[in-house]
Parts: sequence; C-alpha cells; structure tokens
Amino acid sequence: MSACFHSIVKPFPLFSQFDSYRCTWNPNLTTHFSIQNYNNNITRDICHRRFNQSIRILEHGSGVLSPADDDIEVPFAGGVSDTDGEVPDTDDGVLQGLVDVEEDDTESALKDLSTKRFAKKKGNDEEEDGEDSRFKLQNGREVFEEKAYLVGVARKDDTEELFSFEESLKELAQLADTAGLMVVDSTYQKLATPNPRTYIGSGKVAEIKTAINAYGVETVIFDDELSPGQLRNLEKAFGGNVRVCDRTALILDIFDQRAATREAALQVYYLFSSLEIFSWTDRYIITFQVALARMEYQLPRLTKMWTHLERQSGGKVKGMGEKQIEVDKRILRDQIGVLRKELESVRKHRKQYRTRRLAVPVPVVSLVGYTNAGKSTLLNQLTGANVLAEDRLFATLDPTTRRVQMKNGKEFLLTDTVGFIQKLPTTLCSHPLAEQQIDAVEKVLSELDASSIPKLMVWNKVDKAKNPEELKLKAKNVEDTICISALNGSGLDEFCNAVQEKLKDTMVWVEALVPFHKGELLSTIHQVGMVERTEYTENGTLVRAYVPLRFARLLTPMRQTCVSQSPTPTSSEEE
Ligand SMILES: Nc1nc2c(ncn2[C@@H]2O[C@H](COP(=O)(O)OP(=O)(O)OP(=O)(O)O)[C@@H](O)[C@H]2O)c(=O)[nH]1
Ligand SMILES: [Mg+2]
Repeated sequence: MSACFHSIVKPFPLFSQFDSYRCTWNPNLTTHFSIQNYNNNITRDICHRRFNQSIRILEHGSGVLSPADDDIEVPFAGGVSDTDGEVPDTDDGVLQGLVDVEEDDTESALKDLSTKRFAKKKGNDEEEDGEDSRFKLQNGREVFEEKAYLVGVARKDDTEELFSFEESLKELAQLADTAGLMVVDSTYQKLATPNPRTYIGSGKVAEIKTAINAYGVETVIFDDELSPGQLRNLEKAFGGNVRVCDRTALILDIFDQRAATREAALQVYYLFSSLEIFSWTDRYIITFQVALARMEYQLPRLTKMWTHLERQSGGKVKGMGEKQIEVDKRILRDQIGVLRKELESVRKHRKQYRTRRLAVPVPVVSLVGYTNAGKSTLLNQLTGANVLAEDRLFATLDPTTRRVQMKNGKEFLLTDTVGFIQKLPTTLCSHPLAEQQIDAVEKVLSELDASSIPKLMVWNKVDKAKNPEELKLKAKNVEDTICISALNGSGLDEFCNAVQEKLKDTMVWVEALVPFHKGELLSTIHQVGMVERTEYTENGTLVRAYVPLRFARLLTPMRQTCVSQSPTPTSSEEE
C-alpha cells in the first residue's frame, strides 16, 4: 500500500483537442507536483481509502438550478520476493504475520490474473501475427496494449493503514487493465523507508530488470508515490524504452482516456488538486489557475516526455530525442493557450450559474461513493437516464444530472458523479472492512467541507448480501441509512422519501398568501417545497410549506405577517 503519496496533475485532460492527435496511454506527459502538508494527507485519504460500500447522497446546499433545463449537465461545478533486506522481517511481527498469512493468496491471485491475461494475449499474438494484435479499440480510439509490470511496497507503517498493500496491488492490476495495459507480472518488497534514489532497493531493481527483459515489459507501474528523481533513476536503471510511472499517473490516465467533457476534467482536478478552497465553484477556478501555473512552470523545464511509445492507428513507434521534445513543447504551449481560455469560460460560467440558481430552487442531490458502487445504476433506475453503468472502475467520468420525479409529484435533481479514487475493488455488503470504509467516507467528506450538507447513507447491492433481510433490519437501526438494490429497484421508494425528508433540513417554514394570478408560483411551491396545508381565501391561496431558503426570499412580499409556528421548526429558518 502507498504510504506516501504524490499527486500528479496532468495538464492535458483539460484539452479536448488533445485527443485528436494523442491516442494512447501516456502517463508521463504530466506535471509532477506534490501536494504539501495537510493537502497531501487529504489527498491520500481520498486516494487511499475505500468508499465502495456506500453511496453517499449529499445535497448541494447551494446547488439549485432552473427546472426549465430539461437535460441538465451540471458542472459541479509475481514473482514475489522480499529479499532486498530493507527491513529485517523479524523486526516486524505484524508485518511478517500479515505477509506470511496473506502473501500466498495475493501472489497467486496476482499471478493468476497476469498469467491468464498474458497467456491469453500471448496466444492471440501468435495467432494474429504478433505485435499487431496488441492494438485494441478503447473508448473509440485504437491504443497499443503495452506490457506492464507492477511493483508494490509493504511499508512498516502499513499496519496503521486501513487496507493492506496486497489489496492495493490487486487493485493496481485492475486499474492497469482498465487503462488498457497487459499486466504480465508483479512483485513487491517490504521496506522500512524508501530508498531515496530508486524507492525500492537495488536488489529489487535488478530483479525487476530481469523480469523486464524476460517479458518484454514496456511499463513498470509502482503502487506508491515516486518523486520525479526516483522516476528518472528507475528509468535509467531499467534502461531502454521502459517507462516508469505510479498509481496516480495511471489513474489520471484512465480519466484522461475516458473523460469526455470539460466538467469531467474538472472533477479530476477537483479530486486530485488542492482542497484548500472552500466553495465548490471557487475550487474549480483555483484548480485551473494552479494547472495553468504548473504548465507555465513546466514549459521551460521540459526535458523528456513519454510519447515515444505511442502509436496511432497505422502509425509507427515514435523515436525519442530532441525532436520529440520540441513537439511536446509546442503541445504544451497550445495547451496553455487553451487553458487560459478555459479559465475565462469557467469564470463566466460560474457567474451565470449563480444567477440561474437563484431563479427557481430545485434541490440538487449528489450521489457520492466508491467507483462501481452502483451510482449510475441508481440514477438510471430513478430517472430513466441511460448513463453507462458497468462492472469496471471509473465507468462514469462525466457528471450527469437528471430530474427525479417522485410519485407524490415532488422533484429533485440527481447528479451522478465520478467515483472516489480508492485502493480496492469491493463487494458491497460483504467486505470485512466495511466499517473502516464508512469511517473513511465520513472523514473525507468532512475534510471536503461537506459535513454541513445533509447526508444519507445508502447501502446498495443489498440483493448480493448473504442475508438481505438482516441487513435491512440493521440499516433501520442506523440513523439516516437505507438499504437498496439499484439493480432490481428494491428500496427505491424509501430512498426517495428519505431524500425528501433530508431535503427538509435545508428548507425553511413559510406561510404565504399567493395571489390567484400567480398560479405558477403556487405550482413551484408544490414542486420544490413540502406543502403542509393550503387554504383558499378571498385574496389568494394561503400556503403553509417548507421551501428552500432562497425561494422563501422570493416569497417575502407574500409572507404573512402573523406567521404561525412551523410544525417542526428547522434551524435553517434562522439563517
Ligand atoms: N447485484 C447488484 N449489482 C449492482 C447493483 N447496482 C449496481 N450494480 C452493478 O454494479 C456495477 C457498477 O455499477 P455502476 O452503476 O456503473 O457503478 P458506479 O458507482 O456508477 O461506478 P463508477 O461510475 O465507476 O463510479 C454494474 O455492473 C451494475 O450492474 C445492485 O443493486 N445489485
Ligand atoms: Mg457511474
């Protein structure tokens, strides 16, 4: 498991035109930077901890849109050895125990995965005339399937982490597969402290080099943070055209391959870059500024980029050298130009968004959770949307919002989001570390300044649980928790009702006399609020309801001077 993590912000996910001439996996065309101090910890939390068991719903307190928008896209804005001697095993009983007990399983699982894939691919290669069969279609682009070798590190302090390095390495294999790489083998090493030059020890470097030659490995992926210096030294040590990257670069590449919109790119930046900004929208802008600043910093320092292994359809493997660097510099300059424009457009958008959300306040509910938890499936079930939902990591990279019309006529907007980056693939309801996962979710949400937003915990895939009834019963005893199956639809009514109840927490109690000629206003109150009573009087309709705060302000002229007590006064009423 990664004990020390660095974030790498890739400039190019922001540029759609980039895709037109770059089509392969290219993790090293990145700007490396370390998120410092507390940001690093926060990012580690997001990236290292697992969220897959729960889908979180959180209401964007300020995220309200005009219901006039029908189709709303809301920018939310192997071989295993441990013989390098970095840690004497006997010194670390816990770690030793962990490895002793689990390494066989992990090792064989990983070997299984890689060997099967490799054997399959190898067989295919032979059948289909070697290298050409390694081109494959991915997300509409033809990519060259490189051979990847994975490296994990068991750190002494892993014992304090919630999740083990073995699980992390398994997930890395999944990520590599998602990125279109062919995992041929993997290894790990136990370390007390990383080697400052090469992260792993020299013996392990030599072992990997042997594997590289044996398998014809093109990419070595580390499950841990590597400094730019370590990356360079490892590349030198491995020699030839072998590229070295780490988990973050891999994840960013998946996002880059799959993200179709600027909003998705923004989400990537949001997840990976500084979390020091307090409002969601401001965060985007700062992110753009940071990305721009880093790219401008990177330009004169550009020395090497990994474009030499890229192949486009019918193309050839490019050569490395000065020429390539010039090309990369030009690309980066273009990107800086585009980013400046993007920044302007995001600023403009924010202004418009703020104006719009003041108009008619349909509440926005966001689905937040681990990748593969079933967020998109839930959105599809509730709204009839056709968002891609599949059994793979990061199926969704484009935030999508659809209107949910409840049986009682009420509405809210439901936003599907990018799954949290986590270390493990999971099976909901059956994971032994479920409680730790939930704790981790709580922690990260609070660090994201989301603790003040009303939340509802959803345990999805209840149909997969050994004993669904028992689980439902358990959920009933946990506050703000419901069990659903997004797949077969069970519990969805309860879900909607629970959302409505939660939304109430963000509303204020009003009594307003709505003149008869303002019929539209009345229907909006019914649509976005929770009407307790209506009375027809001589001067109009007297409505008693909970409505979103902003909407209450619109009703100010019609509010009754003699306001009766709300049945259950809410704190937000005092805002
Ligand atoms: N058995 C079962 N499978 C489910 C349920 N909900 C979703 N799935 C499956 O889980 C897989 C992932 O579902 P998605 O909806 O794509 O998950 P997601 O949370 O949107 O994932 P990302 O977009 O990667 O973050 C799909 O194969 C779904 O069919 C459920 O309630 N029960
Ligand atoms: Mg999804």
